[in-house]
Amino acid sequence: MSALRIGTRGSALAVAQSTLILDRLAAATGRDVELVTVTSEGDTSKASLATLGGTGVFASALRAALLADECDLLVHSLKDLPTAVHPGLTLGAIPARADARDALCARDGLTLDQLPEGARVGTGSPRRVAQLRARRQDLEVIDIRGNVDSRLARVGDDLDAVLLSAAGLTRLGRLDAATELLGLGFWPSAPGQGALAIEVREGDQPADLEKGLRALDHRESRLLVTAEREVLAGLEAGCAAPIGATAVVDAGLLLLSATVYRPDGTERLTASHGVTLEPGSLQSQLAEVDDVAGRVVDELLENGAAALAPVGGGTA
Ligand SMILES: NCc1[nH]cc(CCC(=O)O)c1CC(=O)O
Repeated sequence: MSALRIGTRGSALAVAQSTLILDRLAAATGRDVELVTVTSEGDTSKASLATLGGTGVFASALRAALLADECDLLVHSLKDLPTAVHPGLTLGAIPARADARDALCARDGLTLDQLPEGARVGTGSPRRVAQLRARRQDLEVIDIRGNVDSRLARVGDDLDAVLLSAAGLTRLGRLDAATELLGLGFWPSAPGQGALAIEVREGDQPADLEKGLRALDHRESRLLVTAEREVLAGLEAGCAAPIGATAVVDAGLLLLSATVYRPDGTERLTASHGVTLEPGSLQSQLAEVDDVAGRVVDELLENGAAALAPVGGGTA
């Protein structure tokens, strides 16, 4: 039988994430699984991501390959995936989420509070920029791009620190570079951060793939990341908006908290709501999640979120 084909970007992080799923899918199905590398303009162009139309540029090329039957599934970083569903495609599985926190990777083991005045901290994320400014107005925030290894290589060189996701560092075997894991209570991370999403064609799927997807899917993770991403969707904001969101489940209670930052960090708004998850079908629990996310979004908008940050259709 032919192999199941995973379409992936060629970056080290994408290959690490796809290989993780490859191993688990092979174990669950007994089938051969292979990687198919898909190159997009986002990988080859030196232009800023904003110029190319945001991180969605990566997803578009991968989705075209999936729809053209050049591969059978895609492994995305959920936080980079636009919230709009793509016609003909569906998220077939959301595996158990990894650490959702941001990690500070600083020279000499320094924490955020220990960085000297005026220290140079690199990040390309508007959320992280706003959070840094909110906490330490003295820092010099440097806009950087590029893969995780090239970012880490600049620490102790032209930068004092960079901010990266703990999950990404872990998957690349580089969590040792982290000098502080930033708690989600004071430093909420991006909606869906730390989670992978497996996208497949609707209907038309190779034998055994469905069984593999069922083995990989993790319902609690799906509920949490859906709650967080519904905040983005409800605010009509993209993955580059200065918004942090954190959902947790504890003893059957799902708590969703979201924070919208003014890009310069001088102001922020937070709203939190909870819902007791009733045992039942995924559909009924997703309806509960939808309801709690709606309450968070309504409160943020009532309190002026649209005036604070580029939400409501704008991109940052
Ligand atoms: N913004 C790029 C990106 N997209 C997904 C990850 C890592 C995986 C994840 O956080 O889920 C990263 C790197 C980072 O933010 O440090």
